[in-house]
Amino acid sequence: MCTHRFGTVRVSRTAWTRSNSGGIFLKHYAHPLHRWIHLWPENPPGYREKMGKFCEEVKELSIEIMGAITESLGLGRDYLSSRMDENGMQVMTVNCYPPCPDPETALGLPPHSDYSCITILLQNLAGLKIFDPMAHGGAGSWVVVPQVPGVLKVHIGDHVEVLSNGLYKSIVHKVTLNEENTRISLASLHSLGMDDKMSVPCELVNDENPVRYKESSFNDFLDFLVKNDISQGDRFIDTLRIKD
Ligand SMILES: O=C(O)CCC(=O)C(=O)O
Ligand SMILES: [Fe+2]
Repeated sequence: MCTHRFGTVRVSRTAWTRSNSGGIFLKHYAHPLHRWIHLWPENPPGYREKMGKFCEEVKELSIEIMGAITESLGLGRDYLSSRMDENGMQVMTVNCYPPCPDPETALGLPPHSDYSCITILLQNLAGLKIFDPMAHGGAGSWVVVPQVPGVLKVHIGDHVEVLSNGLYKSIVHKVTLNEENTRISLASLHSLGMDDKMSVPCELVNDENPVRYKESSFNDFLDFLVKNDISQGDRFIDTLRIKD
């Protein structure tokens, strides 16, 4: 399912696509806006203007959040700013999950983590669940992300796990379906440019902390998608870990 989802990204096409679970999604590049906006849907009227404004504001927020993350790692606020701001990628996904009469039997999206540095998400209904690996004495459990109107959620993606040499962990999440109502979410994925490699900064490496991840780019992730099935639990980050 998800290979198909990202297939639309690879060919830079903008189209509604149906996933195996019956959900539909629209995925389009969003940064720099002037380069992509003419490829977005013309309908409903106002989509380009409203979504364009949302994308630009969310992009600015992503730069702030990434600055705070790199600062927390002792790398300074501007460590990635030019690579994220001017040359970074933003992929906007509009997910639409119609009601499901028997929500226990299907998922809107299977468990996965995002390849991005961070993903900023807006949802109209609860349905997102994140996996807490520390719960139940390390056995882990799924936690519902509550719906709070107007609140944006931020996911740590695989490339911040790499950037932090494992100090931050990318979050595994999935989407459940609602019995009565259509759920809509906007997921804005922020990463380095298509061929720009994320690697562990030398500042975070010493005798006790060797490099724990191989470098990779968004393009490497797309190649991974062609060869793997993320709906079956294959994770990009697992291919990047350097074994002890
Ligand atoms: O619909 C959601 O809440 C999550 C969407 C998501 O995980 C994704 O698009 O990668
Ligand atoms: Fe996701």
